[in-house]
Amino acid sequence: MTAVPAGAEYGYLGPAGTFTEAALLQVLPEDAVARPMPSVDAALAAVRSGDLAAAVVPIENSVEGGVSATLDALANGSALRVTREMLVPVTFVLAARAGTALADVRRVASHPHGWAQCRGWVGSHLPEAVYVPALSTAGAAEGLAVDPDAPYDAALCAPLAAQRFGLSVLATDVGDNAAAVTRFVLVQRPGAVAAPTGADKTSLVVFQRDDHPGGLLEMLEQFATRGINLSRIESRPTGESLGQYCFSIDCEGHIGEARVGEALMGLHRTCREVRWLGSYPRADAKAITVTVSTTDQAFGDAGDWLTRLRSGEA
Ligand SMILES: O=C(O)C(=O)C[C@]1(C(=O)O)C=C[C@@H](O)C=C1
Repeated sequence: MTAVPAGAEYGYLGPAGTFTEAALLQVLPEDAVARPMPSVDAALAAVRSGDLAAAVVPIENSVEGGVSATLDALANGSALRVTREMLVPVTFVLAARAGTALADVRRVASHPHGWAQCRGWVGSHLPEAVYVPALSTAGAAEGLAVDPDAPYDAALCAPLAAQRFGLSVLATDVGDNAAAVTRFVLVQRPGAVAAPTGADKTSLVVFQRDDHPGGLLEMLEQFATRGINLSRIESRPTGESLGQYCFSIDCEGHIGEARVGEALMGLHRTCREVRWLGSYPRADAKAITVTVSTTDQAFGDAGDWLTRLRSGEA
């Protein structure tokens, strides 16, 4: 594990028992301390201010898609860098205080992404139940344990959270998709850039100059002509006015590789703003296939050829 100053604090979307804590435990350096944070915004603000050395936040779920709070916090404010990604399979239980029966459950709390992944099960087993939003799945479980006036009777959370808060499990595997996975990122302040591993991902946010026909296609061409595969692209409102969007993108490759560097330069030339969020090893460590014409060697050779022509060589 990475060496960090003893006691360095790594924040995560808390409380203890969230899926985010499970993601953090995959990368927490030996000497570091985990600190639960009340929200994604609070965790990233504390990294920006220097109060935390790093934070782990959810970014994407295989069923519900992007986590808007994370995408927006990374796209705005002072620069942050994603330095790792982690995948966590998500399985949910319906947990309640001891003595509560399934038939007693009228209101169910969870994180919006948790609710979205269990909506089908709740619809068929508790058709009358009303959803109560919580800041995290474990936060919903904790509420039942510590607050006698919690405005709900049951929580959709990880089995570990139910155990940690002494709740009884009314039903297991209540997620609608048994293969659901959430992707998390480790976020730090900008610093030294780790070298490419051959199995990397790059994240960025692109703000286009203006709205015109083919604008999105022009942006995508910067990747396509350099043989770069995108693994996620979504538009997010910039908040400036209705219809103003930026694009949150993950692509294969590392900023230290020629084809990715060239694509970033192309975007920089043609777009209003390009925010590079980082290049980091893929969680699945799957090596990237690069076409012969877009290897570093191919870009290097082409550059040498141009230099020879410019120098007047025959
Ligand atoms: O509430 C949690 O336990 C979290 O870690 C957050 C979160 C998310 O934001 O997607 C993480 C994984 C699950 O998909 C549901 C909720």
